[in-house]
Amino acid sequence: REDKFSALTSVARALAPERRLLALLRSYLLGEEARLRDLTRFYDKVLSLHEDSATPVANPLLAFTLIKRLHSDWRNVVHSLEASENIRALKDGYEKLEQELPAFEDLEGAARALMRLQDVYMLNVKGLARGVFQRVTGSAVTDLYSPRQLFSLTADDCFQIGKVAYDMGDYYHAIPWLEEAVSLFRGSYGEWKTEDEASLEDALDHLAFACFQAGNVSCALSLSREFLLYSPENKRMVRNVLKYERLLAESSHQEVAETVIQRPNVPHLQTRDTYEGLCQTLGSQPIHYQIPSLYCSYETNSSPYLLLQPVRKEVIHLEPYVALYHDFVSDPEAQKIRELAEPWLQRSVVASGGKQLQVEYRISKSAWLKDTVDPMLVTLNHRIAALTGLDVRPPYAEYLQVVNYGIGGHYEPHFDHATSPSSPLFRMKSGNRVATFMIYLSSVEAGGATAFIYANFSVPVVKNAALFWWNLHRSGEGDGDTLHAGCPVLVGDKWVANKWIHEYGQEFRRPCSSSPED
Ligand SMILES: O=C(O)CCC(=O)C(=O)O
Ligand SMILES: [Fe+2]
Repeated sequence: REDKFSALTSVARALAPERRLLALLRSYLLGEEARLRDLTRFYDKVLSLHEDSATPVANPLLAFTLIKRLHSDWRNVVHSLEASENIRALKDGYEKLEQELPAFEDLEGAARALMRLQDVYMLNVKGLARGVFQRVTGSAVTDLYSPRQLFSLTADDCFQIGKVAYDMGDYYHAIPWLEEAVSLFRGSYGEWKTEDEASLEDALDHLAFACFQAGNVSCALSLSREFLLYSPENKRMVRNVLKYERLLAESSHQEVAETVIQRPNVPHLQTRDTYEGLCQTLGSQPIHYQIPSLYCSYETNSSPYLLLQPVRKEVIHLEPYVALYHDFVSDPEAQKIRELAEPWLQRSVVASGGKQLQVEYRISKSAWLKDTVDPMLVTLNHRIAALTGLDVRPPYAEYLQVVNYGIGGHYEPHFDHATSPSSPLFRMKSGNRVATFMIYLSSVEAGGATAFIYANFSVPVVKNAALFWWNLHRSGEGDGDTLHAGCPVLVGDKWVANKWIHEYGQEFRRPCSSSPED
């Protein structure tokens, strides 16, 4: 079973089963409306007979129909199978669709994505629940994205997000979402909705325990007491209240240290703060006129191919060398590449100790496109070769890797080159990945920049542009300054294509050097 949250195309495909469910519910509603109309007609008819004449049984016709109604009409009405036939059709239709529907991992993945966005972009949970994407720092409020239409979350939506965190023991994220759930459930108390899984009691129960886990006993106590207002006979909660009261009484003599719950640290992400800062500022490139060596030019690279159609090159950084080629592909080309890849997309993996693993720090789906798939890919290779001066024929470069990011999809700081000799990258027997040529095949509404952590700059997604950088020094040594990341996509459908160029084949194109700095 393939997951749904790790690529936006997969999310979009989930619209189809929902449309079928809508059609099913529509015909169920029509059936039930007709059934209720018919029942109402019968009710009204019998009622009028009772209200009409003084002695309704004097007329033999009326007498007969009374007997008949009580003998069989009522039985037919009461034992009608129509309601169960209607619901059966709805349930059968649902069951046929069931294996296409998202699984719990999808819900979990989508909820984790929201928490990731909340963290990286410092989004305010209250705001998110109301449908706005605001960063709140102190008293400053910045809109990171303004949706054309506000879409807000329900109490149950917030509860489910909080519960995903809660079940993982992540109270840092659980608390604000459960608080939002409690506050929304309080506001609509008594209005039960069929689709909801949780109630105010559930939210209070979870939030109380999360508060207790976070060291806030008085908060846990007041929420538990509120819970008991609704379910006074819940023994577990009665015991909890006693426990919390005792704990508070014991600690009231001593200084109660207010514990501030820390955001769970992702162990592999030591550079987290720099990374997130770069994602938020969407690029902090040095201003060009201050550094004259950063320039824009029309690149022809003395290639006859490019003389006819030069590409606008923007040198973004020198060490490591990073350049952006604007309009490297056209809109139809970008679309074509996305379409070619779409049917082959699979959850992206990373190399780890000689193995390929699916990890939380790379959320996307990707596909490898062989050059034989479409002649356009060969044209693209020629263009890459002309611009970079490198040999991109197999085995000197890998096939094109097309990537589609998912909900809050990202690729946390990493190197493109292998840092261990056991890396699967060396199976091609053409050395390490000397350079990366990455094409942005889409734009995004917000987020999704490419951040270079140590070099301290980030490049926003520029549709149709291509980003080029060297991963290795001329000595063949990996350039530690190329550590980079794909920031979480806040809003939008981000696609990129990677062409990884290897060391071998480039000996005369990029001469080596013994100086480790080159
Ligand atoms: O999506 C991005 O901006 C970066 C992607 C990347 O670094 C990769 O695919 O290796
Ligand atoms: Fe990369």
